[in-house]
Amino acid sequence: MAFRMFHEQDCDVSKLDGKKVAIIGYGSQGHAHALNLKDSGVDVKVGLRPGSKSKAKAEKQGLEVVSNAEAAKWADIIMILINDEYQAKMYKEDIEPNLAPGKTIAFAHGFNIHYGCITVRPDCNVIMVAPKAPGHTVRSTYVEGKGTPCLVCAHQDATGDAFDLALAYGAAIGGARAALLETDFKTETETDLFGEQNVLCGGVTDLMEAGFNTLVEAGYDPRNAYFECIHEMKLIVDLIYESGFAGMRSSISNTAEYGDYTAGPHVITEAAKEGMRYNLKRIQNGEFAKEFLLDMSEESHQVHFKAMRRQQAETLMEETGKKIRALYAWNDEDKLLNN
Ligand SMILES: NC(=O)C1=CN([C@@H]2O[C@H](COP(=O)(O)OP(=O)(O)OC[C@H]3O[C@@H](n4cnc5c(N)ncnc54)[C@H](OP(=O)(O)O)[C@@H]3O)[C@@H](O)[C@H]2O)C=CC1
Ligand SMILES: CC(=O)[C@](C)(O)C(=O)O
Ligand SMILES: [Mg+2]
Ligand SMILES: [Mg+2]
Repeated sequence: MAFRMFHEQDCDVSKLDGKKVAIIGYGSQGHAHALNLKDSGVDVKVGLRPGSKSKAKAEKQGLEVVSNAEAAKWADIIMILINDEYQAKMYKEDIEPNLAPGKTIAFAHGFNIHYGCITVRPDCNVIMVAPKAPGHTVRSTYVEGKGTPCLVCAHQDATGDAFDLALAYGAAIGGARAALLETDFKTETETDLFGEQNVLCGGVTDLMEAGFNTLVEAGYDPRNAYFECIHEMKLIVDLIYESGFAGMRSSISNTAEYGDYTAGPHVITEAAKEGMRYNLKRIQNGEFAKEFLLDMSEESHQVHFKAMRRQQAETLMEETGKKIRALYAWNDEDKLLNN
């Protein structure tokens, strides 16, 4: 299937006129969607669970917070932006009993629909508007008058205009200022899980940490290793973001560019590529999803996840990084950690 690409001129945001939009969850994506939609003139309410630590923040930012059930009853479009591992239970308990024909259920990631954890009644729409960006950047770029690309699709079209609603929603959160690329739930789920595991989060952090540890184990100062392998990464990736690999390579030295070509393949070897193919297979056959949901279940107390998080936080690299970042008055370490 040849997926189409859309921009602002292709989207009719007036499709949301008179539509009531509930954002369930107020975390990384939730706060961005709610605030961007509100700033785009959309009628928004936030659904949160009793005792939610996000409630005060949402209300402080001028949003009305109601229960999930009230939100689902009130809204025409219900965007589910809570943790993937919690969505199926919350949907069954709070959303499903409050649906009516013609409502729209929306997602920013296809996990729960693709793996069959959630099934939506056929007389309701199911759409996706999945930013290809962290939620905080979805918000910050919108405020700057820019936007982040989103993948969009209509999985169920009960009203005949589900895809138009997805385009309108994508435009209202700023995505059409960048691009809205058509997708389907299988494609978005598998490519997003692959990208976050093998490149954006899993891959690049392991690469950076391996570089840091190699230098430290060889006796170099951890601060030097941190500047070289962690801190400068943003500066290099910023150049790639703006001008691609060739643009970045036009800015670095010939020495670095030569080493890039000759040494890089000794790091990302055939074994690394085989690892990527192994990880993709586990995503496609559901093994990753099964392992994730089991490990993240309430019964498991998330002991494995919490142990991995703790182990990753208690490293010389993280300790070195905290000291380095504290050097910069302009760096607000707590901005994300306490947001
Ligand atoms: N993080 C990202 O940048 C991206 C995320 N996505 C997708 O967006 C979705 C949301 O992820 P993300 O924004 O990272 O989530 P976060 O973990 O950042 O936030 C989760 C939010 O959900 C709330 N929440 C948790 N359980 C419930 C519940 N039962 N009822 C109501 N609210 C609840 C939490 O509130 P509290 O704990 O205070 O109650 C919190 O506000 C996921 O599908 C994810 O895959 C897609 C693209 C990028
Ligand atoms: C930020 C993003 O796109 C991710 C990595 O897919 C996610 O947070 O799930
Ligand atoms: Mg992603
Ligand atoms: Mg993701």
